[in-house]
This record gives sequence, C-alpha cells and structure tokens, in this order.
Amino acid sequence: MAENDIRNVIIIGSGPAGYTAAVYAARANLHPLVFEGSVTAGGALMNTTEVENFPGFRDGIMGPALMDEMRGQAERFGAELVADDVVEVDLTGDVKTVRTATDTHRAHAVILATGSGYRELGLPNEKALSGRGVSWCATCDGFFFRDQHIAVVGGGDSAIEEATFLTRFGSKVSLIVRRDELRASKIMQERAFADPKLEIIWNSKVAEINGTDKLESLTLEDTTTGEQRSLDATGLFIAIGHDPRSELLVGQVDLDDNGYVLAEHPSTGTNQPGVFACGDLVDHQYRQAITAAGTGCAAALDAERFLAELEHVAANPAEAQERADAEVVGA
Ligand SMILES: Cc1cc2nc3c(=O)[nH]c(=O)nc-3n(C[C@H](O)[C@H](O)[C@H](O)COP(=O)(O)OP(=O)(O)OC[C@H]3O[C@@H](n4cnc5c(N)ncnc54)[C@H](O)[C@@H]3O)c2cc1C
Repeated sequence: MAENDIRNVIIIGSGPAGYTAAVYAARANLHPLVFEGSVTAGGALMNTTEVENFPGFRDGIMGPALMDEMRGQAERFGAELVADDVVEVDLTGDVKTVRTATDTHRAHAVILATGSGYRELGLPNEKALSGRGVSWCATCDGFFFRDQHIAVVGGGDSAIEEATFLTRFGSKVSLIVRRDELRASKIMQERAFADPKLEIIWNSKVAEINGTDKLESLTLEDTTTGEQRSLDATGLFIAIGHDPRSELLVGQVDLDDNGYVLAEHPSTGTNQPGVFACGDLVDHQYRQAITAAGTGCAAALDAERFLAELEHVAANPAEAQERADAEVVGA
C-alpha cells in the first residue's frame, strides 16, 4: 500500500489491548497497521516473569511468551506491524493522520492502546529485582508471596487497597508512608487501621532495595530524622500511582483529570468519531492483561461497525441526507 493511501484502521500500541484489536481487525479484513512502539513492543508484560492468571494457560505462561503468541496471531491474519513510535496525531477530521519520525499515515479509524506506566521509586535495584520480589501489581503477583513479610509503598487509596488485599497472602504487611498521615479516603483508612495483619510505618521512605537474585530486605529512612533501619521484607509492592501514556492525545480526544482517555462506556468510542480507546489507557480500575485484551476486542468491533456505517453512507447518500434532515427536525 502506498504511503498516502487511506487505511481502514491504524492501531497505536502493542500490549494485550493493541494486539487483540489487531487480531480482530485483521480477521475482519481491515488490514490494520499497528505501531508497536520502539522501546517495549509487547507492552507491560514484556517486563514480567510468569503470568498465572491469563485464561487458557493451566500451567501459566511467561509474560514475553504470551505477548509473542499474541503478536504472531495478529501477524497470521495479516496485521502489519511496525516497531516505530507515533510522535504526533491529528484525530479531529474525517481522515485521521498519524506520524512517526519518518512517515505520515492516514486512516478512517484509529484505535488508541498506548497503556499506562507504573510510577517507580527510582532506586538502583528496583528494575533488576522486578519479578524477583519487587512488583507493581498485587492482583497479579500477591499469590507468589504466601507467608512472607510484604512491604507496600504509598499512602493513597490504591496503596491501601493493595496492602489489605495482600494480607490474604503475607504473614505480615507493612505499609510504608512518607508522612504522618494517609492521603486515602476515610473509609479506606478505617479498613487499614482495623486489619490486624497490617502495620503502618509512618514518616518513612524506602532508601535501598537489597538483594542480588531476589529481594532480601529493604533499608528504610525516617523522612523527619534521616535515620535508617532495615526491614526484613521479601516482597515489595510499589503503589505510588500510574501515568497513562496520553501526552500525544492532549487536545485530540477528551481526557479525564488524570490523563486517562474518556471512552463512552460500554463502547470504546471517544468524543472523536472514528477514534476508539482500549486497555490501561482508559482503565484505572482493573489494569489486567485480560481486561486490556477484552477492551481491545471491543475497540476493533466498534471500529469495524463505524467503518461499515461509513461505507453504507457513501453508498447511499440520499438515505444519509434523509436521516440527517430527520435528526435536525427532531432536535
Ligand atoms: C510488573 C507487571 C506485572 C504484571 N503482571 C500481570 C499479570 O500477571 N496478569 C495480568 O493480567 N496483568 C499483569 N500486569 C498488568 C498488565 O501488564 C497490563 O494491564 C496490560 O499490559 C495493559 O495492556 P495495554 O495493552 O493496555 O498496555 P501495555 O501493555 O502497557 O502496552 C502499551 C503499548 O503501547 C506502546 N506505546 C506507547 N506509546 C506509544 C507510541 N507513542 N507509539 C507506539 N506505541 C506506543 C508501548 O510500547 C506498549 O507496547 C502486570 C503489569 C506489570 C507492570
């Protein structure tokens, strides 16, 4: 296809949401073009070890292997995959424009699936011990920490939610809070204070993550005195927030106050006709591979219906005019 031909659909993002959208769009004969991104093609699961909760794998599957399967499945049905970053979009017109550093592409529909990034503490061992004691997802990894001492960092609602959830598994859970109060809502605080397995370590931050092959302990620093001490935790859950990857989309589609794309539930449509959004880019509630894949499927089906309607209108201009007139009268 020549560069300037108008595509049916372009998909931006290559996690479970983007690849699932690609499988469905490709099987609907829409020949999707998928921008995978240059850094982490395959998305967040490329940085994980075993995924035990994605349905269909009785014995679990390694994160990168799962993403390789999804990628191969999309390719098998004819999705065109490009390992480039999208650097600019214009989603406001009937024809959408998507630019990389070197090319410009156009499409009638665009599916946004750029995910969200977990905030990090910025400590040296943090990434190296990811999947070896350090985690960003209690639902995903809590099960691996049965009968262990688990630490959770953060003072908001989601930190407390993660910490109370983790008390089901850990022998003890220590919530590490920078200040002498929690930012979380009152009801969440009451829940935390009432939990006998949950201790709160006030005025503290993690100064060092210790261990070579796996997490062995944490060094905590008192934020008021600077004094340091060791905590013998073998699990660390970092719950200090997420940032949706939506910088590209500012001024293009409606975003909420935290930067997540606003989709018209239960569809995946945004405020721009022909633009659909899925996965962690819209979801601050569930953030799971299976939910991302589910909304990726929905986005492709929504795009398919949108394109069918466009085709119908182009083939039946008189009927479309009648419908538009009736809407004006009804308004
Ligand atoms: C450490 C860890 C462990 C996890 N474990 C589990 C688990 O066990 N089970 C589970 O269900 N979930 C797990 N999750 C959550 C799961 O990974 C996410 O919910 C899921 O990956 C979200 O999918 P997504 O497609 O929305 O986004 P992502 O997977 O984040 O993918 C987004 C993609 O978009 C690309 N992208 C971003 N910007 C651009 C751009 N401008 N141009 C082109 N491409 C772009 C990125 O490169 C990335 O590939 C885990 C997450 C983490 C971080």
